[in-house]
Amino acid sequence: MEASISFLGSTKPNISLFNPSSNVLPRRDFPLPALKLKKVSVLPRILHQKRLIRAQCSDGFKPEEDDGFVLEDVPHLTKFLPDLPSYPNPLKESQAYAIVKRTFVSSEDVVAQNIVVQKGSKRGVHFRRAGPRERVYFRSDEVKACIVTCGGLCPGINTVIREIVCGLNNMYGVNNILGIQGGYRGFYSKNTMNLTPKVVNDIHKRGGTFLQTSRGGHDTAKIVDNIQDRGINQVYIIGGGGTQKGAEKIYEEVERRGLQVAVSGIPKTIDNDIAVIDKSFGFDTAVEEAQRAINAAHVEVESVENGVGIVKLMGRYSGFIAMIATLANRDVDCCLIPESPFFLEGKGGLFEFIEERLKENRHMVIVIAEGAGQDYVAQSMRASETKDASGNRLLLDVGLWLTQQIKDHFTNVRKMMINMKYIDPTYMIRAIPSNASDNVYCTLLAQSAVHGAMAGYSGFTVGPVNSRHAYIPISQVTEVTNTVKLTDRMWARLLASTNQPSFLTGEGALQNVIDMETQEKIDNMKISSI
Ligand SMILES: Nc1ncnc2c1ncn2[C@@H]1O[C@H](COP(=O)(O)OP(=O)(O)OP(=O)(O)O)[C@@H](O)[C@H]1O
Ligand SMILES: O=P(O)(O)OC[C@H]1O[C@](O)(CO)[C@@H](O)[C@@H]1O
Ligand SMILES: [Mg+2]
Repeated sequence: MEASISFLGSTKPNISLFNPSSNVLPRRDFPLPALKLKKVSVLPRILHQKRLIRAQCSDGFKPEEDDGFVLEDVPHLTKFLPDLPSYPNPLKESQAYAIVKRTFVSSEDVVAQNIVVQKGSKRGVHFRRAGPRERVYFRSDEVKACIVTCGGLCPGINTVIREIVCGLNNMYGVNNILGIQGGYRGFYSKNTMNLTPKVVNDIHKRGGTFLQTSRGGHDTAKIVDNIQDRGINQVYIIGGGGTQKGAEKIYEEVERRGLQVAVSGIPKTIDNDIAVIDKSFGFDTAVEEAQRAINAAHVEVESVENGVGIVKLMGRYSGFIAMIATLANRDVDCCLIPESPFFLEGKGGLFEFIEERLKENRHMVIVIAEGAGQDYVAQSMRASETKDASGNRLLLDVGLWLTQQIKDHFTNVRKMMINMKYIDPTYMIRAIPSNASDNVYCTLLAQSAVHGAMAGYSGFTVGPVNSRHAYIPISQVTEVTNTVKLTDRMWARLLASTNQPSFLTGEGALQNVIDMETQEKIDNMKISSI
């Protein structure tokens, strides 16, 4: 008997009927039942934006109680190529996997998005667990894979490239792997290179990307033409939020053309701004490297009278690096991030806090994420907004701006002598090779992506959800950006650790943040909202 599942969420849901009592999880299209929206009076916007689709088995079976289980499924090539042949997974013969008790991941293994639950709560959203499947949908000698890297740098990209190549070759005997050079535009305007385990053997010891990268230049039709012309049937796309949006479009076009091409996204971003996954690779390395800059700032300001150190770290819209680097360090007096607006003058402002700390300790360190205070900087510089080739807003240097503001205030207004030290290690932090734990993480991501593509999944992003690697529909990670939530405990931990002002003193400021984040949470939440 097939259980019913509720499906609430992404713009393009992939529905699977989940049969808990059989070994097979049928992948088949079925007519979608009329959209049924539950009335939730307190959440009118959800009703507007989200769709609840209830799939029920044809034999009329109704579970006694709807336990609210939702599978956010990823597409499978058989969705539009129903006659695609499958083969036994070559890992069956692999020496490496010979002693693994359960070599293959069952189609019933899923990973829960929410692991903190209350008694009686709905089971909520789940994703397919990543890993090798019993049957594959490509013969090893038929595979022609390609790898592309897009967007900004991040520690660990080379490790992911290396492990995709080695994973395909060592585990599945694939020999035909192309490196697309220079990001998306490389599909149609650059040369490719053949990637073998020998070619990529040492690249993980270097920062950057062996394949080079770029922003802009995503032309879906040209890219898919090129994929088709070259006979590529597995595409591994390493990149951030923008790149994943591009990957989603490539998958849609591949599906439209009915091509047997598995499209796999591997999330990469130094900003940790990709939704759903626990953390992006290279983030730990970046936080570790940031310590060197913060420590240097601390040494400098400790050694002079009234020293004020400013360290600028990356983080366009999400202040994770600044927040976690601050929490890790203890010498930081104040952390400023894009999510938490701050102000300089008056009661509860930054100038007042700096003066207090200087009286107390004779020095202080401020960590600022590059995306913080952008509106102030733009106002004072009368700068107009400019964008990069991908359409991302180009940031103004908030570190320089803040240094000048503090200097002016204390010298001219407070008539105090102060020693400003500004350190901008932004590119140094993301250009280094990944550390040991990120290398392991990159290896897992690469191997999971390879297993998923070989198993015939497509249009998926791979990543850890509550520490278990999962296949996530790309739309799930592109719909929202992961940002620091001021109403979550981590930000409170930071405030408790630095004792800095929260800058939420204005009338209704706290309530505004709570309202904004609650609404965002409501907009983003899936099954838990019904
Ligand atoms: N909405 C979109 N649709 C299709 N392609 C996109 C979209 N947004 C961005 N891209 C493409 O994805 C690539 C990378 O995008 P972007 O420069 O925004 O970096 P990113 O992937 O977000 O990485 P990072 O986090 O390092 O900035 C570019 O080639 C860009 O053209
Ligand atoms: O690599 P570019 O184009 O200088 O862009 C820098 C941006 O890229 C990121 O590293 C990732 O988006 C941001 O933190 C930063 O603002
Ligand atoms: Mg981005």
